[in-house]
Amino acid sequence: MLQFIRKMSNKIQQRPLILCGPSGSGKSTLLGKLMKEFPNRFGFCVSHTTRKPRPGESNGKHYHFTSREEMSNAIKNGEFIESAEFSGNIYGTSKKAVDCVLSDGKICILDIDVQGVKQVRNTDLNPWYVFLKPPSLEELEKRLKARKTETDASLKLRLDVASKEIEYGVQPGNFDLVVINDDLEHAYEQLKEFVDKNRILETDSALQEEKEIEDPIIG
Ligand SMILES: Nc1ncnc2c1ncn2[C@@H]1O[C@H](COP(=O)(O)OP(=O)(O)OP(=O)(O)O)[C@@H](O)[C@H]1O
Repeated sequence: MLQFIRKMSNKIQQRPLILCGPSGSGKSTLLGKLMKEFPNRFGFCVSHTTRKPRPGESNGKHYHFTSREEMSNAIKNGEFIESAEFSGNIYGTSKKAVDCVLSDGKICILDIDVQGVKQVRNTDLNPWYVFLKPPSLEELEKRLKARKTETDASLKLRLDVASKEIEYGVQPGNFDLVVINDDLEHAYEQLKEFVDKNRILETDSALQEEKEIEDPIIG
């Protein structure tokens, strides 16, 4: 009976987690750490984009890389919960990508920008909203330059947009949590504490116990 209850409670869909923040604020870095530590609990919702892959990015893992025509048609068909144009490219989260994580029984993690957050608010996704704030615009610029992914023009655009996004991000009521990504480990601890406090990880230990019951260690 206990096992049955545990199984049922694990099937209850938990609220997705949105990590929002300016480009370069460290979203991918923090989500990567969370997914690495809890690979069975969280599933990354893979967005679509019309931008070209950066070195090291693979299709279906970091993004679904697609064409402008294909993506525009899919958006028109209502296949996306949010989409936005940034720096000449379209980015968006498809309903299918969210369902893919949910059907796996995992907590869906979304990495989206402020425009996307505003659109998600009009859906029934009901996620937790976390905003990641860089310690300063100067530090953000340094990190983006060090990442070596931007041209002068795309760097400038990212920094221009960042100040507006931060203004929205820190406004009371817009996010459930604001994390300042100064020291990476400290920022990660704050994110984990939030996730824990809201019991997003509640079933993690139950899952582990269940696994032990189902797969008894025979000594
Ligand atoms: N606390 C930190 N201290 C120093 N460097 C950091 C910190 N957090 C992230 N970085 C570095 O800053 C750069 C930007 O981080 P990351 O790529 O995770 O940002 P992002 O928000 O996912 O950006 P984008 O939206 O453009 O994909 C990376 O090179 C990362 O290694």
